[in-house]
Amino acid sequence: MAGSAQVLYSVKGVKKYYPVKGGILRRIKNHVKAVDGISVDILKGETLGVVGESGCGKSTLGRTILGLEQLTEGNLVYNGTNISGYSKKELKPFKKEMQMIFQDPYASLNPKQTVGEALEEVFIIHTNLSGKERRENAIRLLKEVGLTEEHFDRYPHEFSGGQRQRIGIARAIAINPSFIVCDEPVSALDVSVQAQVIKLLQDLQKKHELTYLFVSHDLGVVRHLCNRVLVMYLGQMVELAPVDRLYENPVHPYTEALLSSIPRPVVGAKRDRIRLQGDLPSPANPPTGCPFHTRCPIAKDHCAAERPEWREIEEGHYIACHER
Ligand SMILES: Nc1ncnc2c1ncn2[C@@H]1O[C@H](COP(=O)(O)OP(=O)(O)OP(=O)(O)O)[C@@H](O)[C@H]1O
Repeated sequence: MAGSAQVLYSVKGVKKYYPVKGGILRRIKNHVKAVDGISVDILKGETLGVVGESGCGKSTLGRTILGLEQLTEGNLVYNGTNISGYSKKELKPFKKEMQMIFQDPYASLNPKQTVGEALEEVFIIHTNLSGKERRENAIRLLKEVGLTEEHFDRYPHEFSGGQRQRIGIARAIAINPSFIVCDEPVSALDVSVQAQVIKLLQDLQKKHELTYLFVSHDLGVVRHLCNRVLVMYLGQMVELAPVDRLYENPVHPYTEALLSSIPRPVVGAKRDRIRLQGDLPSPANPPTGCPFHTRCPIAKDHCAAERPEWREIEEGHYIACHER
């Protein structure tokens, strides 16, 4: 991570609720609280991991802070500018700064467009480059992500999964962004290919001083790649800490359970697997108080009544838990 801990993107009390409609009149009956009050400062040059069970709101958080979803509540302050409530036009220069790498690059590539055309399209939208310059830049990008000029005229179906993800990465870095949300970028790839793509992401981060928000359910990859990790449960933050500290000393009972599922071949570091009781509650009807209390092995009566405050227990290590 780049030396000083300057804040690039400040996410303040962000909520994203989706309406649930029902009845003959399709009236709004309820809301899915996909993201329910997230506040975190994303530091320049870091990789901030976001982990949690499926459906806890990781992807929605990523999309919301990229401005791809409208905020329900909260503020987004990018490099000192509060961009929440900005119009599409006002957001344009900021959108250039922020890009996304998807789990399935195939879904975001047009099957009828050659890879060269797909890359040139980004320059057409965001720059005034001439056709020749666009082609040159597209070829430079292909090389930068480990492909070659010969790939320029090929179609997405002619590539392997790993190569397609390289194309997705080339598109994401084309116009020199500062901040990239990587949404499960290697989950669909074979393990050997995963390692290559992760190495590419790391090299590009160094070269271009990129800041990543890395959404993943793969706790091994997160440990390897991230500087800090945010643990989410039902749209809320339960723990945030530097990566080694979180993995070696998880404090929130949910983080403990989540991390206990990783095989630990480390001598003397035995940690029994903690099996959570009960199902994950619906984000449309989250429990009162602490969202985790219905499955928490150490919950007390007050955990059902009051939402625990977010507090720092050691420098840079935060939790929301009444009992720890
Ligand atoms: N467009 C939408 N409309 C309604 N509900 C949505 C929408 N997008 C997401 N949700 C709901 O919001 C919640 C959070 O979803 P999200 O995809 O952000 O979770 P996630 O942690 O990224 O899950 P996964 O790991 O499975 O991708 C889920 O209950 C999901 O069904």
